[in-house]
Amino acid sequence: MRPKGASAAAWSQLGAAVEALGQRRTPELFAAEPDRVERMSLEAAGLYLDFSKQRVDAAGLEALWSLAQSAQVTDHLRQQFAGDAVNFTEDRAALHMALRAPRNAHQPPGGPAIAEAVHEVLDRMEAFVHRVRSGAWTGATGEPITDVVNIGIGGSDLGPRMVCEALAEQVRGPRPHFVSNVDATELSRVLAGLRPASTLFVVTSKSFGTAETLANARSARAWLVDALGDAAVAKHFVAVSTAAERVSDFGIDVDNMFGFWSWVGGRYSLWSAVGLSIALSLGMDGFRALLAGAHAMDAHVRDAPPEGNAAVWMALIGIWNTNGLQLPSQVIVPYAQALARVPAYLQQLEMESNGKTVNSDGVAVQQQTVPALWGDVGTNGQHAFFQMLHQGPTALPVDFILPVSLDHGHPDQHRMLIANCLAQSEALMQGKSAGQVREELRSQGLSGQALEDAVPHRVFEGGRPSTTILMSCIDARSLGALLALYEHKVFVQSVVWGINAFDQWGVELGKQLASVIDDELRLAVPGEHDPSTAALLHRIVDGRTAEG
Ligand SMILES: O=P(O)(O)OC[C@H]1O[C@](O)(CO)[C@@H](O)[C@@H]1O
Repeated sequence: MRPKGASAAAWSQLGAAVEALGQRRTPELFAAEPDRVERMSLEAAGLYLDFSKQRVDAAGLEALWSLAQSAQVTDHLRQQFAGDAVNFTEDRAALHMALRAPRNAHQPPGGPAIAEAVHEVLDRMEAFVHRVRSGAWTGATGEPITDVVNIGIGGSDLGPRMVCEALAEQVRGPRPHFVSNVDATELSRVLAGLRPASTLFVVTSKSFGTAETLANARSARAWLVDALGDAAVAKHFVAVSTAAERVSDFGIDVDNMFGFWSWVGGRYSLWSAVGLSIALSLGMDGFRALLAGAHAMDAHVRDAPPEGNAAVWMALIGIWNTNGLQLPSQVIVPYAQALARVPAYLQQLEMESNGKTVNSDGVAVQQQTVPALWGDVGTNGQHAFFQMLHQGPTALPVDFILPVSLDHGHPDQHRMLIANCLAQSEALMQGKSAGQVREELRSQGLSGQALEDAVPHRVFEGGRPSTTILMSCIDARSLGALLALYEHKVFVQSVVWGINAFDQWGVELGKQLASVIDDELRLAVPGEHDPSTAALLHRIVDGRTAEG
């Protein structure tokens, strides 16, 4: 069953609810609804989610539940867990949940054969991880491996990179490094700190055909071969891929390849062998804890009714903001330095998944789909873009992600971090009226025209929406639950919009054109292009960046 999206009637109900809400701000909603926090917050897989600061009232929530019901969200979730081809343009299942289901799961997503294949690879990973971490696997000269370099891009990079950074304090094994950009500056910087004899490269690519990854892998191999000779490749290169033949063509023995499957989307793949660099650095127990956290969220999303389902809430609140209030972007602010890469990770997850305008019938969707998603850590963001969040022309919804305890030995600083996070969401919601500003200025001794001139600049409109997600701490389990929550949110939204969250045709055209231009640059012969591109190309080929 392809998602048909929510019905026209349900969208109209949403529109009517927005109209009825009018200019009412969230503080007024709190005043009218004494049980708002209880009704608009929930716990799931060790996380606490508070949606009560969103600018939506009871009628709005009713409209959202109708939207979910008319889009048959529950049925689509069931189908996804069953392994139906929810990726309908590529006729594939999207079964990342199978990657984190325990060995003897009662209802393994996609069925028992998939569960068996998944655990076979996990067992192979475990054996390899143990050999590397124990020193039984050595480099070509007999040295143990001290550094692991994951070479991959997009989903073959962002997830493992983000998790390794988030859990850096727990790394007890080889140090993890990541190279993704075709700009070789990144590779050069990483290699500058490493010794070939103790470095293991993990070339991670679902297709093993991604130009950037192959270019970096070739350069890394040249660096290694230069120091240790051709024969060393076998001990210093392993692959993670679904494309055994290409791996072998590259010169990596398929015995040193860890496989996964077409039903694992790139941006949903960190739970597969794509997480090998995580497992090597944290140990297999750490990796399995990540899987367990994600599985706990899967179980919640699978079993909870829509009104108590964290992913359905996240998805519908996002739809309220995007389609109801028509807010153009979604801001992600983790109050945790360790989670600095979460916004970038979610950019791929949300925007590559739902950045679509064509529905399952191949017809343009009537609604806006995914909003632009961006963000940075608190408190840094407060000194950069929060001015706009508080007083800019458009309210932008924020997801605040806050670990309640952090183990860095500076409790006072962590208390300040928490205080800032709560203060920001409170300030965005409450705002500050002209009357309050006047009173404040008067108490500071200002009066007359000077006071009146100052007032408008200091007013905060308020009513600006946010969700707060509390994690008890940053450990593998909580992180797994958090990431799985966003994955399910994305799927539920795609069902309501009636689009496919699991293909990414939009990345292809640029890849094709880059390959043509790359050939022209190599031959220094610009071809036919639009006037702008042609002029740029000629300047570059002629070495004329700017004259004078
Ligand atoms: O793992 P691969 O096949 O190298 O692909 C890397 C990335 O490229 C994309 O196909 C497009 O950006 C992503 O979906 C994917 O995560």
